Amino acid sequence: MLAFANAKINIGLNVTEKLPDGYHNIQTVFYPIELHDVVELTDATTTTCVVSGIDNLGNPEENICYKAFRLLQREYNFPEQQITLLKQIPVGAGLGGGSSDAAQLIKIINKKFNLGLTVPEMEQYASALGADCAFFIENKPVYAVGRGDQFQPVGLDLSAYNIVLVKPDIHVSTAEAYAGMQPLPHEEHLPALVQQPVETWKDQVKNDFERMVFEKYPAIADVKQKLYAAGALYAAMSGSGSSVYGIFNGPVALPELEQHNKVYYNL
Ligand SMILES: C[C@@](CO)(OP(=O)(O)O)[C@H](O)COP(=O)(O)OP(=O)(O)OC[C@H]1O[C@@H](n2ccc(N)nc2=O)[C@H](O)[C@@H]1O
Ligand SMILES: Nc1ncnc2c1ncn2[C@@H]1O[C@H](COP(=O)(O)OP(=O)(O)O)[C@@H](O)[C@H]1O
Repeated sequence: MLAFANAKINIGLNVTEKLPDGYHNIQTVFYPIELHDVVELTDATTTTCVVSGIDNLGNPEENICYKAFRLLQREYNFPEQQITLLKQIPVGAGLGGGSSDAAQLIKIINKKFNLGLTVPEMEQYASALGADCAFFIENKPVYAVGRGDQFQPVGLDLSAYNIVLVKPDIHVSTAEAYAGMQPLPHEEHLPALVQQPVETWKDQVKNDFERMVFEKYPAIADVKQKLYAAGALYAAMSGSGSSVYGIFNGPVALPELEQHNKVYYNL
């Protein structure tokens, strides 16, 4: 059984509070984009996680898919399987690729072994694996609060636009990014702001990680500035970085950015 696991971008991201366990409350809009990994589950005598594509993911048993498999197997006792993962979503990029893989795997396991899990039940298992993993179970644009695992639907459709994603050759660790943040309370403005036309977002819809990450990696700030120079209606870093997206009204070519970064068009 096989599934496509898509990436997400964050539209606005406020880090509002540090919690006693070290996690943070946030406010963000998660928006799915058309950049995919492929996750497959096949019958096997021992459970392994075979990764191709981006192949420096380290120990297969540390893969979030392997962890998702064991988490559910402990509860539902289904047979061993091979997990095959074609990795195309950049890692350490703020695109939630690992979380998306794990969410798809939970959904495949639910189907293949007829576990009858409901969406909230699958979201609960997903949350145990990663804060933004639960979003990928339903995978619809949402306003997320709490640790990024409590959702309200948000009517946002960017399909008429050209979303361009730029991934610099820089890996930003999510844990390190949060560790360097100074949380600040914010009003709950984001759901209303994203209902306004995209061209009004520029000075309103902000990612709190940008200041710190841009200071450490000026090359990432430079990508954002170049996206605006190329005519983006809105540009921002996704999550804790390092990728930056631009929302354009029509076709665009970015040969200069392609020299030092991976650039994905029409997502
Ligand atoms: C920043 C965001 C924004 O969408 O995305 P990415 O940039 O990773 O894609 C998310 O909050 C990332 O969520 P996720 O990547 O699932 O985080 P986890 O694996 O659960 O946690 C990694 C580490 O980040 C920190 N963390 C994560 C989420 C959160 N709300 N508060 C935190 O402080 C914790 O230190 C944790 O040890
Ligand atoms: N299936 C997977 N896909 C991507 N990364 C994974 C996966 N499983 C485990 N990881 C680990 O998760 C880390 C990426 O997490 P993170 O920095 O949160 O990424 P992102 O910011 O892109 O969401 C990497 O260090 C990687 O080794």
